[in-house]
Formats: sequence, structure tokens, C-alpha cells
Amino acid sequence: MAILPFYKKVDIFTKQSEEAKKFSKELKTWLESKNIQSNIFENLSDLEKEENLKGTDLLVVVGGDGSLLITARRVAKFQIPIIGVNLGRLGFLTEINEDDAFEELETILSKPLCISKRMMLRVNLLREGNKILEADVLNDVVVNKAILARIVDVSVYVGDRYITTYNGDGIIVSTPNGSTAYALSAGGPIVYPMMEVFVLVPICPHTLTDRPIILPTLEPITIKMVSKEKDAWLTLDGQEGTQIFYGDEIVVKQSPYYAHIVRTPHKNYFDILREKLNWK
Ligand SMILES: NC(=O)c1ccc[n+]([C@@H]2O[C@H](COP(=O)([O-])OP(=O)(O)OC[C@H]3O[C@@H](n4cnc5c(N)ncnc54)[C@H](O)[C@@H]3O)[C@@H](O)[C@H]2O)c1
Ligand SMILES: Nc1ncnc2c1ncn2[C@@H]1O[C@H](COP(=O)(O)OP(=O)(O)OP(=O)(O)O)[C@@H](O)[C@H]1O
Repeated sequence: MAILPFYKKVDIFTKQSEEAKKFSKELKTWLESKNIQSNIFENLSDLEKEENLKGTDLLVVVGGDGSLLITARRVAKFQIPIIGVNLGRLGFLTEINEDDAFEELETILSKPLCISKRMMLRVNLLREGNKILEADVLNDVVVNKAILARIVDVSVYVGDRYITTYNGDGIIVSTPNGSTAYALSAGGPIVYPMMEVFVLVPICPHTLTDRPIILPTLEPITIKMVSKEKDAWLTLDGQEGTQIFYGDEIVVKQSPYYAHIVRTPHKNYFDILREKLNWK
């Protein structure tokens, strides 16, 4: 299978483990042998510089799902297509296995890229009317209590319409992409990743009739901290955490950016669900 001549630059972002770095070097050598220019990025700050990714046709993430999430958050604004080679554990999002990596990449680069555009969330944390934080995430925005806290109360609104006040361990706002992560563990539905909806999932709600809700992205979701509990946290993609306080408001909208995840021709979404979730 011949690699198409218009692929000129395929960069690599590697997890900082010896195994991933070694694999990344082998991948760079292989790409260069095919006349494709390649840089290895090890530091997150490298992904923030647009000049590093100038002309990049594809960014290969060598690591686990966490590395892919980190990369997606940083490069979404540059609309760079990304694909993961799994050197982590589950590898739900990093769908190429290490053993098949060269063969799979050769197949992918012998055709125009098949890209699955995944919606992202834009989250704003407001404190006394001031914006404390703004970020774009691919999986989820989570408000939860810390380990020793008993319960957290959050009131949730769609636009300016009040839904309810959840009392429990917290609340997740997930994208369809993130629906198979924390939201699934908390009893949420699997949502086909190309859909554009918000998935609102309470975590261990005290009111047993509080069930997950799927909402359109037309209006923002606002989560207000109404308990005086001090041990509550806002977590983005399970990776960036900020302590939150009574009166704080978390506003979640659809981000203007999408993650451009490249699909392998050999697996569809249901193959991944069966393989990774141990279905028959
Ligand atoms: N109880 C839980 O299930 C739980 C608790 C905290 C966070 N998380 C999830 O972990 C995510 C961050 O992942 P990480 O890899 O940086 O941390 P991690 O290594 O702690 O990941 C937790 C697990 O979730 C998997 N995962 C991540 N995104 C996924 C997705 N979209 N679909 C299916 N599985 C996915 C990872 O492979 C890993 O096995 C968060 O976005 C959150 O959804 C899950
Ligand atoms: N180059 C990097 N620089 C800084 N931090 C990184 C880098 N690559 C990965 N990380 C961090 O290391 C964490 C672990 O990596 P990753 O999730 O990819 O591996 P894993 O936990 O083995 O796999 P999985 O998430 O599939 O279980 C990531 O969540 C991310 O926070």
C-alpha cells in the first residue's frame, strides 16, 4: 500500500514513559523512511505553540486515553487531526494497538483521512460574577465532593430554567465522547460519539429518581454550588482540578472547537465497545 504523496508532516506527542519514548523514536524513523517529516513532542507546552504544528497533516499520540485527552484539549483550536497508539491501559480513545501500529498507519496514510469530529465543552467558572477559569474539554466537566465530605448540593439550570437541586456525590456534564468514561460508571447512557448533546449524570444521587438526562446544546447548563460544603471540586477531563466554593457558578456550553479524531478503517465504534467493554 503506497502512502499518498500529500502527507508531508506527521508529528508525534509522547507520554513521558521510557516505553512510549522508545516507540516514538521508532515511529519517527519509520515515517522519515517514507519521506514524511516528523517531530516528537514530549512537553505539553510544545502543543501550545502554533508554529510547531504548522503544516502538520496528522498528530500521532503515543500513550493512553489520558494523553489523547490532554492533546485534544490543546490542539482543537488548530484543527489538527489526531490518532492514538495505545501505550496506556484501556485505550478506548487510542484505538491503534502498538503491535499493529506501522501497518495501521500505512493504511491510514494511503487514503484521505477519515475524521470523526467530536464536540467539546466550553466551561466557565464564575465567582461573584468574575470569570475565574475558561477551558475546553473533550470528555467531561465534573463537580464533586472531596473524599471526606458527606454530600454536595448543586442546583442545575438549562438556560434560565431550573431543573432541580441534586444532593449526592456530585454531577457530571459529559460529551458523547466522554459518555463511556466517568458518566458510564455513574449509570449514564452510551451516546454515539458523533452526536452533539449534553449528557447530565448525577453521581450517587440521594434522590433515587434523579436519573441521567440528555439535553440539546442550544442553551448553556449552569451548575450552582448551593451547599456551604468547602470540600468540593471542579474537574476537567479527570485531569485538571480546581476547588470550588458556595455561590460559584459553572457554566457549560458547546465549545466552538471540535476534536478531529482520525478513525482506523478496520474498527467501527461497535467493535471498540465490544473489545473495550468486554461485550460478546
Ligand atoms: N469512576 C470512574 O469511572 C472515573 C473516575 C474519575 C475519572 N474518570 C474518567 O477518567 C477520564 C480521564 O481519563 P484519564 O485516562 O486521563 O485518567 P485515568 O487513567 O484515571 O482514566 C480512567 C479510565 O477511563 C478511561 N477513559 C478515559 N476517557 C474515556 C472515554 N472517553 N471512553 C472510555 N474510557 C475512557 C481510561 O482509559 C482509564 O481506563 C475523565 O474524563 C473521567 O471521565 C472515571
Ligand atoms: N508528555 C506528557 N507530559 C506531561 N504529562 C503527560 C504527558 N503524557 C501523558 N501525561 C499525563 O500522564 C497521564 C497518564 O497518561 P495516560 O493516561 O496516557 O496513560 P495511562 O494512564 O497508562 O493510560 P489510560 O488513560 O489509557 O489508562 C495522563 O493523564 C497525563 O496527565
